[in-house]
Amino acid sequence: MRLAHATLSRKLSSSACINQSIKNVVVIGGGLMGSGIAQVAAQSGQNVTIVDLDRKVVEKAQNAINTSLQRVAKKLFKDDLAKADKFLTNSMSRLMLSTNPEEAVGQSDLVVEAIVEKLRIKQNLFKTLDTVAPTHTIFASNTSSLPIGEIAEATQRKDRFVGLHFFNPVPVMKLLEVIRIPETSDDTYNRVMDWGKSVGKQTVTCKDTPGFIVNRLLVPYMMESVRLLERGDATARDIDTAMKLGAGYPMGPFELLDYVGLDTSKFIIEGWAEKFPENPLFKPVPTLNRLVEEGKLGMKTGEGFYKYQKK
Ligand SMILES: C[C@H](O)CC(=O)SCCNC(=O)CCNC(=O)[C@H](O)C(C)(C)COP(=O)(O)OP(=O)(O)OC[C@H]1O[C@@H](n2cnc3c(N)ncnc32)[C@H](O)[C@@H]1OP(=O)(O)O
Ligand SMILES: NC(=O)c1ccc[n+]([C@@H]2O[C@H](COP(=O)([O-])OP(=O)(O)OC[C@H]3O[C@@H](n4cnc5c(N)ncnc54)[C@H](O)[C@@H]3O)[C@@H](O)[C@H]2O)c1
Repeated sequence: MRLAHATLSRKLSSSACINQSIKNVVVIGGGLMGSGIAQVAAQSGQNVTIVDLDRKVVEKAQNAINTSLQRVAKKLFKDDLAKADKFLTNSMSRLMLSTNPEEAVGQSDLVVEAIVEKLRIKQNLFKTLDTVAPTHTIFASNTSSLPIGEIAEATQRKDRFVGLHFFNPVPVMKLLEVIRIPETSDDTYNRVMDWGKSVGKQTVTCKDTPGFIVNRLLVPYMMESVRLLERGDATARDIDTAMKLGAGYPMGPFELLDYVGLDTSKFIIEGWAEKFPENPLFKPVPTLNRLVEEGKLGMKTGEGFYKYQKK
């Protein structure tokens, strides 16, 4: 029944929507990044479905989006409470929740994946979605570090595949890296560039190179900070203070690692260490591995390099 519906909508969509703008967005993964991406699309007037493995996670994402939208509304309409309320209600009304990715993508123009940073898991997801999503649907991964080309291998739509790399916190960070693989069509590229602007981001383009632009510079910097700590050269607190006051960064490297998530950071460096064992910048970092083993994943679990009050 579900597959029949998906096949019908695929046929209808492929004939009608080749050049239409992106109106229906599905975000897979309702964690830190997925909830932020869903939020900026919903507040920009698009219909958004947010998908995660269980109901509790998508409900948590919905609450996080509501809280964040209140901050945005307050800023946008500080002298007009009625307008702020309307912005919040309208944005939330465009947001749908799902635990069934195959069903959710049936009417999608764009699917943005923001699930765990593991190649096989991302490939399995896209392989399944490729068989049920409409032909015109563009697939995008928000991966921090994995090759977009290798994720796209799982599909028959490499011409409609891109990397869309957002930054945390998505509602605040203004950048969107758009990564095109050699097969990405001009039409797909132009549409996602327009879409990025429509959700309020400044876009930059990058080849499918490890870490794209920002993470190729930022991740080795964060890992080098942990190595500095491991050598006993300075405390985490002093390294953070030094980089904030001496280099003007809004957060120190340990605050940022906790903010990004130590699990995600570990997956990034582990993947690069395996792929590029000769590069000293990508060497595994024992302290990171130990904290992740202890379940200390940073702000999201209440402890990483620092302790946080649980929300
Ligand atoms: C690894 C990955 O692949 C790539 C990455 O994402 S790497 C990480 C990139 N991100 C960064 O480097 C973040 C660095 N940190 C920062 O820029 C800042 O510390 C921060 C924006 C997170 C918080 O800023 P800070 O001034 O300390 O806190 P705060 O006053 O609460 O927030 C600043 C503004 O952002 C808004 N804000 C913060 N978080 C928000 C959220 N989740 N939703 C909506 N608004 C938010 C606040 O309302 C506030 O707005 P105002 O200035 O108009 O009052
Ligand atoms: N944390 C960051 O600062 C940051 C920034 C940019 C990009 N990214 C990338 O975004 C992606 C997500 O990172 P995050 O920080 O939001 O992680 P997160 O752990 O906060 O959320 C990941 C979510 O994906 C869900 N999930 C896992 N497998 C799934 C599946 N098969 N189907 C549906 N949902 C599934 C999990 O339940 C979880 O809620 C990763 O690829 C990461 O590298 C992270």
